[in-house]
Amino acid sequence: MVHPSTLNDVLPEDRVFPANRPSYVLRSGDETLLAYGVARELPGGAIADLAGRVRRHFEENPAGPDILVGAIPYAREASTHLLHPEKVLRVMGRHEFAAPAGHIETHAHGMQVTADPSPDAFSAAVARGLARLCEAPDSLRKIVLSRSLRITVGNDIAVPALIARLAADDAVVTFATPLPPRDGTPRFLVGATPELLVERRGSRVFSHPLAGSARRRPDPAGDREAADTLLRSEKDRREHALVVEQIMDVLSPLCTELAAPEGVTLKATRSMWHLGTRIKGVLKDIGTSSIELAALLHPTPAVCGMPRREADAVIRDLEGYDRGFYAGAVGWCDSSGDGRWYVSIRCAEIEGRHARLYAGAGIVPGSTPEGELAETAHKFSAMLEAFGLSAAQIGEA
Ligand SMILES: C=C(O[C@H]1C=CC=C(C(=O)O)[C@@H]1O)C(=O)O
Repeated sequence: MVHPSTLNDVLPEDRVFPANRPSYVLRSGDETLLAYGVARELPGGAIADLAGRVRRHFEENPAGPDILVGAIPYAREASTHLLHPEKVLRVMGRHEFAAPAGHIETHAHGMQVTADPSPDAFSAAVARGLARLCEAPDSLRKIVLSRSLRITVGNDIAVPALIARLAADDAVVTFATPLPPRDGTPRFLVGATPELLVERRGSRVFSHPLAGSARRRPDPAGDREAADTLLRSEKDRREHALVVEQIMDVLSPLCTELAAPEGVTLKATRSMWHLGTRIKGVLKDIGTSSIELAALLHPTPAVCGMPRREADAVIRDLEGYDRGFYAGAVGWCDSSGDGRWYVSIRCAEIEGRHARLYAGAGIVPGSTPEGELAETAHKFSAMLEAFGLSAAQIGEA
């Protein structure tokens, strides 16, 4: 039997991870992308003109790696954060990360956890959201509401340790990307997302939207039953169908072929089951870049709702905080227009000793405040485990 080598075994010595911390990591099933240093920051601005800024950047800066990496925030008007790295390594295939460097001090006296909003306030927001959905079912079909956990630990959080732990789940895409520093303190968005927003490879385009969730069970029979129940759930299928509808509507005028041949299937992470649909298409115009596609699709009803404008207004009213880079996108693009963008969920903003974790849930008629509260608690579990915490330990089970 061939054991998978660790990433450090296949990297040149001066590029070893995590001792020599890369600025950016994106590890998916088929490759790991590591970016080091910052040659240039792409000028900030809203997602609507990101494609133009990217095109100009590549025209004006032909030297260096042919790639920009970074993050797109949830709010379409907020500034994107993309970087042109000094060096890039693309390691093909599936590799483990070596044992995590650094530890995270989560022993009782060094640690604080605060739910923001509180579980009760989140449940009340879901109840208000449901009332809005029922008042105007024709003009509002779905909203996605989120909540956050603020965690402070005893020492500066070691991003490589988090990444190595998150990467233990092969079903997700592990990422760490720098965010604009706050008061001189570096910030990162770190997470393990199961959801592909859009990928462009030449003329081919792919998306794998997820919506509709159930938590995994420890016993195989119970786990299978949870999956089967999710697959049969009319409420979850409706919640899911709206995401697929929006993505197909956006992509179809741009494609000569567009299909979801497998229909709705199950996607499993270590902690969650999801309903997912793989969408594949062929672009009419090879000039349509991955950024243009992301800018048209974002935010999908997997993180916002339907219709987008109305759902977004309700989210801003009921959530009461700025989502920042949560529920945005993280990925890369190159000068040919190729790129891959994942939905930035199951993630945390990391700043020194502080982390802010986010989890959201889609709400449609038939959802319940208790159900959505429990679902968001389960969605926190992968990130919490990366911190060495269990949901039960912090009252989230
Ligand atoms: C918005 C999140 O998840 C989305 C992706 C998959 C399933 C979802 C759901 O069932 O609600 C959400 O739409 C999140 O994890 O914060």
